Amino acid sequence: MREIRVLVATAWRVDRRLTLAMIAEPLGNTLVLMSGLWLAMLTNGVIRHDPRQVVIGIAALVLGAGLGWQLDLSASQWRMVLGEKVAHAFDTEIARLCAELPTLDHFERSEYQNQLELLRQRQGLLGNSLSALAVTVKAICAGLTVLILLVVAHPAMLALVLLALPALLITRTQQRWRATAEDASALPGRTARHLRTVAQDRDAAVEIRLFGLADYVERRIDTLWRAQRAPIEKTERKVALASLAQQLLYVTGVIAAVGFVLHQAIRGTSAPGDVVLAIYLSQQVQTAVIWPIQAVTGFGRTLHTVRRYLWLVDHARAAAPTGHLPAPERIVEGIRLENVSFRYPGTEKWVLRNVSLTIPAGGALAVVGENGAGKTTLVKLLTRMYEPTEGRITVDGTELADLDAEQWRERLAAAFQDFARFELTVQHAVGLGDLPHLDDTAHVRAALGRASADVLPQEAQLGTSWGGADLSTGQWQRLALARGLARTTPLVRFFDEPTASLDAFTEDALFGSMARATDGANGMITILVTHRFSTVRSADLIVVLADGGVAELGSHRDLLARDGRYARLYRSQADAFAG
Ligand SMILES: Nc1ncnc2c1ncn2[C@@H]1O[C@H](COP(=O)(O)OP(=O)(O)OP(=O)(O)O)[C@@H](O)[C@H]1O
Repeated sequence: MREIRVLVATAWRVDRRLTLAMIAEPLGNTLVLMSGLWLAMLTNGVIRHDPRQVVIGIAALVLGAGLGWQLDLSASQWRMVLGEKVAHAFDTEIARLCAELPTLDHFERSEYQNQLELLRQRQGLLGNSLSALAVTVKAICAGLTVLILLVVAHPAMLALVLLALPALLITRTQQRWRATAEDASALPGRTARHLRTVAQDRDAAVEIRLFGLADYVERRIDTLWRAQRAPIEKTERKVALASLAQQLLYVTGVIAAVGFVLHQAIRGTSAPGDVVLAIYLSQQVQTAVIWPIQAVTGFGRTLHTVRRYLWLVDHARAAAPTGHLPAPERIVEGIRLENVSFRYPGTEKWVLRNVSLTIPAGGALAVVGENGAGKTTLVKLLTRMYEPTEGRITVDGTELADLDAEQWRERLAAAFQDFARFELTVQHAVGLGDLPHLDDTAHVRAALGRASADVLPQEAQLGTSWGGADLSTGQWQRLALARGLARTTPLVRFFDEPTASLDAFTEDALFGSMARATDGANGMITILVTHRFSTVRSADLIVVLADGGVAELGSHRDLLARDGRYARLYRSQADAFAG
C-alpha cells in the first residue's frame, strides 16, 4: 500500500533507530497483556497448593508485566519524538511541493484549493499518522494476544469476537460520515480563512474602514464558520449515538460470556484460574476487540490525509513541465506567438483568441488595451505560469513548451503591479531578484540606481513588524522594480505595470531610458504592459489587445497614422495631460 510505504520510508529517512525502536511498543504491550495468564496460573497454584505454579506465576507476572510496561512506556515516548520529526518532514515537503508547483493552476481551481485547504488543516494529523500506524500494529498484536488468551480461558469466549462485526460496520460508517462532513465544510472554511486574512490585511485596512465593512466581514466570517461547523457537529452527534449503541452491545456480550465461564466453573468443568482469566479478559476484550478496529479505522482516516498528500505529490509530478531542451543563451530572431488562445483552467471564457505576433530580438514591445483585455495573461504565458490552451509560442523557432521551464525563467527578469513585499533588508529584498548576487552590495546598489529606488540604506530592515522601516506603496513598488532589474542580462524583461504607484513622469523617465537600453548583445527583449501612452511611445512595437485578440500592431508612428483605436486612446490621454 503506497500510503504506508510513504509513511515508513519517511520515518526511516528521518531516524532509523527510532523507526526500529517502534517494534518495542507492541512487544511491551503484549507482555503486559500476558499477565492474565500468569494470574490464572498463580490462582490455580494457590488453590491446588502447587508451589511451582505459584513461583512461576509470580516471577512471570513481575518480570513480564514490569519489563513489558517499561518497554511500552519508553517506546511510546520514542514514537512521539519520531512522530514530531516525521510531522516536520511532511510539513517541509508540503511547503516545498506547493512552492515548486511550476504553474499557477492550483491557485485558480476551486477543487485544488479545497484539497490544499484540507491538507493544511490536517497537517498535524499527517505528522501523527506514523504514530497511528504504530498504534494500529500495537492494537492488532493486543487483539491477537487476547484472542489466544480467550481460547485458553474457554473457547466459547471466542464468541465475543462476533462483537467485532457490528463494531466494524459502525466505525466504518462513522468514518464515511466524517469524510462527507469534512468535504462539505472545506469551502466555507476556506472562505472564512480568506476573509479573516483580509480583515487583518494592512492593504485592506483602509477600504474596510472607509466602506464600513468591519461588521459585515465579522458577520460573514461568523456565518461561514457556522456553515463549516454545521455538518461536522451534525455528524458528531450521529457518531456519538452510534458509539453508544456499539458500547451497549459490547457490555451485554461481555456479561453473557463471563457469566457462562462462571457457570462452567461452578459445574466444575473449568478451572478457577479460568474464571480469573475470564474476568481479567472481560476488562481487556473491550480494548482488544474494539481497539484494533478503531485503530485501523483511525489509521484509515490518517491515510485519507496521506492520500491528500500523495495527491499533491502526483499533482506536482503531473504539473511538472515536460520540456527539457536547454534554454537559449541569446535570442537571435525573436519570439513568435502563433494563433495562441488561452482559457484559465476550469473556465470557459477565451481570454486570448488566435493571437499571432512576432517580437524581434532586441526589441521593446508595449502591450496596451483596456482592463481585462488579456495583457497580464500574455505575460503569464511568456513566463510559463500557464501553457497556451491552443497555438504555440516559439523562441527562435523552438517551442517554448519544449524548453526547460526553470532554465527559461532563470533567463527572465520581471516586475509586476502585484508585487511581493519581502520584509527583509533592502539588500536582500532586491538581491532576491538575482539570487547568485544576493549579498553582492555593488550589484544591488546598481539595481537600486536603475530603478531610482535608493530610498534607504541597503542594510536597512523593511517592515515595521520587524522593527524596520515602513514604506509607502510607491517605495515598495520601486524596490520591486529594482528586484526586477537585478538580473542584468536576461533574455526577456517584463514590466507589467510595475510603476502604477509612480507618477507618469517618473514612469516615462524610467522606461524611456530602459526600453532603449538594450545593447543587443544577447538579443534581450523588453515587454512593457502599461496604461500610460507617454511611456508606450518609446517601444519599437505596440500591440493593442481587444476582445482577446490583436486589434492593432505596429510602431507608435504607424498606429497614429492608422488613426484607429490606439490613436484615439493616445490622443485622449495626451489631451488629458495637456488639459
Ligand atoms: N486567474 C484567473 N482565472 C480566471 N480568469 C482570470 C484569471 N486572471 C484573469 N482572468 C480573466 O482574464 C481576463 C484578462 O485578465 P488580465 O489580467 O490578463 O487582463 P489585463 O489586460 O492585464 O487587465 P488590467 O489592465 O486590468 O490589468 C479578465 O477577464 C480576467 O477576468
